[in-house]
Amino acid sequence: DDYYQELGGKEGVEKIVDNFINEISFDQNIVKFFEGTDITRLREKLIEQFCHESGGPCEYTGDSMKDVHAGMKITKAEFNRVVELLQAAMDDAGTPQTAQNRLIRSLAPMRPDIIHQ
Ligand code: HEM
Repeated sequence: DDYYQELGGKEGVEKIVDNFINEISFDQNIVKFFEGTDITRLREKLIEQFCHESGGPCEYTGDSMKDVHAGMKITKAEFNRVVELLQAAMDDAGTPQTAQNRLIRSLAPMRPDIIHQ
């Protein structure tokens, strides 16, 4: 079921992604992965992805999760930490708990394409 409006629509998703990037930037263990990253592109692709996953009017135009995270050797602990940072970002954005759970649940199937690659 669609929950884009529960995330706060376009403005809500933008706020979540901005908070998420901010959380990442303050985490010593996670930010190092993003040293060579074009943050403007990352922001745009995350907004598209969260919008699309929640049933909003967006297409995801980024690369596959497998291609993007290939060679990073992301551990389970690092993956779990990034999920925590996303939860903190949604708390800060005032996202209702039900919508938070739904976004996390829709990203969970991507885990095998992201860790140990
Ligand atoms: C639920 C988990 C995750 C999701 C949904 C996700 C999603 C994404 C998306 C949509 C992009 C942009 C793709 C593009 O530019 O085409 C991206 C890039 C990136 N992700 Fe993730 N990601 C996740 C977990 C992680 C974790 C755990 C790490 C590292 C600890 C990580 C590190 C990166 C890095 C470094 C980039 C930028 C790659 C580059 O510079 O080209 N991601 N991710």
